[in-house]
This record gives sequence, C-alpha cells and structure tokens, in this order.
Amino acid sequence: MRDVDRVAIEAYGLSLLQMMEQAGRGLTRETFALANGGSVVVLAGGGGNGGGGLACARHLANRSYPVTVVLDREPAALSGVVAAQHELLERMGIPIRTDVTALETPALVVDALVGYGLEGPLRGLTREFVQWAENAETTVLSLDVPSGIDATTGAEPGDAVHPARTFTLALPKTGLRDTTGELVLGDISIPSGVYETIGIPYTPPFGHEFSVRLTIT
Ligand SMILES: NC(=O)C1=CN([C@@H]2O[C@H](COP(=O)(O)OP(=O)(O)OC[C@H]3O[C@@H](n4cnc5c(N)ncnc54)[C@H](O)[C@@H]3O)[C@@H](O)[C@H]2O)[C@H](O)CC1
Ligand SMILES: [K+]
Repeated sequence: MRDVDRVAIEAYGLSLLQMMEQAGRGLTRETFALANGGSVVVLAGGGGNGGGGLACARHLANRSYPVTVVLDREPAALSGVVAAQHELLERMGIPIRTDVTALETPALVVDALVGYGLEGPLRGLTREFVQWAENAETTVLSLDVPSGIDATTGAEPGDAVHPARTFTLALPKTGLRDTTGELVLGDISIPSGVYETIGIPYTPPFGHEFSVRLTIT
C-alpha cells in the first residue's frame, strides 16, 4: 500500500488530502449504518489513519450526530494535512479531547488510531484508548486496519482492536482476516494504472458504488 500511495502521488499527482477525504466520507457511510443515529466517539491518531477519522467526524457533526473526537496526542503535535483536519474541527466547535476519562460509552467507537503504519506493540495513549474501546462493550468500526493489527501478517504484537466491521481502503490488506469483523472495501480513486505500474493484477471492484462488501474465503 505504501507503494500504491507513493505511485498515486508521485506519478499521478493524486494528493493525500484527496484520498483522505474519500476515506473519511466512505467511513462516514459505514458509521451511519452502525451508529443508527446514536452517539459516536472517534479515536484519532496522528497519521493518515487519524486524518480519515477527523474527516468522518466533520461529516457526522454536519449531520448533527453527537460526536466526540479523542486524539492520542496534543493537537500541537499534529502536522500537515492531519493538523489542518483538526483545525477545521476546532473551528466547527466539535468537542476534542486527549483522554477517555469518564467518557460515556457511545453507540459506536470509530477506530482511526493506526492503520498500516503500525510499528511494534501499541504504546502510550494509543494503547490506553484501544484498551478503553475493547472494554467499552459497544460497537467498534475500524478504518483501514484495526489498530494494533499488522496489515501484512495479521499479527497482534500487543493490544489490538477487534471491531464489528473494518472499512479498508483501496485494496484489502493481506493481514485482514476473521479478527477484523465484516470487511468493506472503500474506493479512494487510485488510478488503475497505479496497480499496473506496481504489478498488482487489478479489476476495479466497485461497479457504480464507492464501497463493496468483501468476504474472506
Ligand atoms: N492509499 C491508501 O491506502 C491511503 C491510506 N490512508 C490512510 O493512511 C494510513 C497510513 O497513514 P500513515 O500516516 O502512514 O500511518 P498510520 O496513520 O497508519 O499510522 C501512523 C500513526 O500510528 C502511530 N503508531 C504507529 N505505531 C504505533 C505504536 N506501536 N503505538 C502507538 N502509536 C503507533 C504513529 O504515531 C502515527 O500516529 C492508512 O492506514 C489509511 O488509513 C490515507 O488516508 C490515504 C491513502
Ligand atoms: K485503525
């Protein structure tokens, strides 16, 4: 996927923000399906995964969903596109915290902490938030890869999210197996030529939709 991202950006000029916004919108559709109008807590990290979660929070707020964003770091530690996504939510007056203390259990937790950028066992606040989500006895929806699970091998080097559904982007990651709940693939408009360039056999799976349910055989 890193190669897909790199070729899409370098060879075609598709921007990270364009892909992130499509990820966030597709994630929001899955959120509507799972939250049924109930409250939502978005757990967001500091990378591209977190950025998709912040875009989702914006769509929810624009539809008067009760949404709270919990960042796994101080906003000042954010940079680039993710910092801009955060700033937008700030200006919209969306509640943003960096802790889960006494946080009411929501109808749905959106896990946008870590995607394919996992390096080693989860640590720090990220780990604490995953433990909170796992103990919250509520529905969890993960963006791209359940946080804590290795996208390539499916290994869980430490704590990990075990969601009801995973909304994975562009291609199903080889590490996504039965621990990732239902699997939905989201289109983020990667040009098909990218896959040819990288040598990945690819038949566009979306038809006239922008997401498609996958079954793991
Ligand atoms: N083409 C695509 O598939 C696109 C995917 N997108 C999303 O972006 C992420 C990949 O983004 P990246 O910034 O490379 O990494 P992550 O956000 O997955 O992770 C980095 C994030 O995680 C923290 N972290 C890493 N390891 C640990 C750990 N052991 N403990 C605690 N925290 C950890 C790190 O600090 C960073 O905050 C991909 O999954 C998709 O969701 C793009 O949005 C668009 C293109
Ligand atoms: K995630």
